[in-house]
Amino acid sequence: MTAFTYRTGTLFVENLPLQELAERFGTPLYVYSRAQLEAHYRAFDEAFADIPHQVCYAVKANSNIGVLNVLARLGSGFDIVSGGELARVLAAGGDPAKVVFSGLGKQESEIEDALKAGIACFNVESDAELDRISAVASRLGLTAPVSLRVNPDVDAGTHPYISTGLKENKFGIAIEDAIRVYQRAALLPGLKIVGIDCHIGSQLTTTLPFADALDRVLAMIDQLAEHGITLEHLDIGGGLGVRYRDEVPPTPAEYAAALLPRLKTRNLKIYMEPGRAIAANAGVLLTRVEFLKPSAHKNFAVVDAAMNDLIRPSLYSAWMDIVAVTPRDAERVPYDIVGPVCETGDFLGKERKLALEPGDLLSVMGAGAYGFVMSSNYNTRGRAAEILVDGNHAYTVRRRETLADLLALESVLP
Ligand SMILES: Cc1ncc(COP(=O)(O)O)c(C=O)c1O
Ligand SMILES: N[C@@H](CCCC[NH3+])C(=O)O
Repeated sequence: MTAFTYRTGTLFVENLPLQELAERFGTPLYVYSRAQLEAHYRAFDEAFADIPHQVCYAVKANSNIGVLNVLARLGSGFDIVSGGELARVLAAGGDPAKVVFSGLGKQESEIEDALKAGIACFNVESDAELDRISAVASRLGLTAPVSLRVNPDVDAGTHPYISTGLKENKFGIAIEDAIRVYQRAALLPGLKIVGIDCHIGSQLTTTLPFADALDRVLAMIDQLAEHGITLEHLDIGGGLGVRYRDEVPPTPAEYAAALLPRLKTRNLKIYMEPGRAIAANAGVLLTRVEFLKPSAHKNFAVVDAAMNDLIRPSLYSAWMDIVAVTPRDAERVPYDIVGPVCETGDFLGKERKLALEPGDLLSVMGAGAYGFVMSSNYNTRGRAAEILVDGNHAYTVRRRETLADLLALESVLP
């Protein structure tokens, strides 16, 4: 199922033509589909239905409160990495008892807020963090539920910037140190060991690295049991990839099928932290062609979205599909689709065959994850608006930033 389909020669989201949404809300514009978000969430939830589990959507992928609220209503939990993300989850009506807190630099105030909110678990990444959580919990007279994030040293086979489960990556506790750190955790005040966690990278397109990592973590669980440490849950992280171009990533059902035989015999609740697989293909970025700039070497289409709106192509050389919302019946020629920002690296796509005229509307597909959340105000550009479509209706879930918004936080010397 996809909520983005061509009908009568123009691209729709659910029952609404994107052309009309661009006219109504302006561009650049992030457009999300409620139905698509829900379908992706349910695919994970149903795939693991045979065992006790909790899907904890990774908020970093798309933290819009409207998006979080759609997922919270379905019973989703949340994987957060900051106090800011916790505040968003709570504002969206998320259940703190279904929140896991990841990330390797948790601050004291963030730990305090999460403890007071009553989150399900802290995924701990170092000895020093364990000490900090223990100190904060003891000071507050509370008990912090903790898991250790172990680094299984598995190659996720993904882009080096988004691989996290190798020895040389900054994430997690080396698997050979894990027993020692668990033993320390068991002796520290204010902590309750509840689980184990691992996340090896993002945009994985095969199940093999997941299965490899899981085998290593399960072996670790057995060793821990021999040392008298028993766990209630296993957090398998996120990372399942999506199709941007021609990738054929496993579906949530195929992902579950690869892991379930290993998990069924275990008395463990399974947590998972998918982000991209839920949000990416539930959203697009709409942008309008400002100018066409032909030259002897290249054709440029200068559009009103830029690297500050969507940085994935510039940052990771990520290929994202760019389609005409209402394709013209004319010869297609290759264009570099570039933004107005003063950087050579400011492009959304290169050598895309399109038939374009100024004023045409383009849709960057798969932009629902790591899109708006990574946007910035570079070149003093206001951030785009975000809208959420629900059947026949579209709602602004974040208004466009105005010049007044951009200037409001700054001041001059007295
Ligand atoms: C700890 C953790 N959990 C979950 C995710 C979500 O990953 P993805 O969006 O690839 O599912 C990430 C990001 O890679 C992460 O670092
Ligand atoms: N931001 C990255 C993914 C990073 C995953 C976060 N741990 C992307 O756009 O692909």
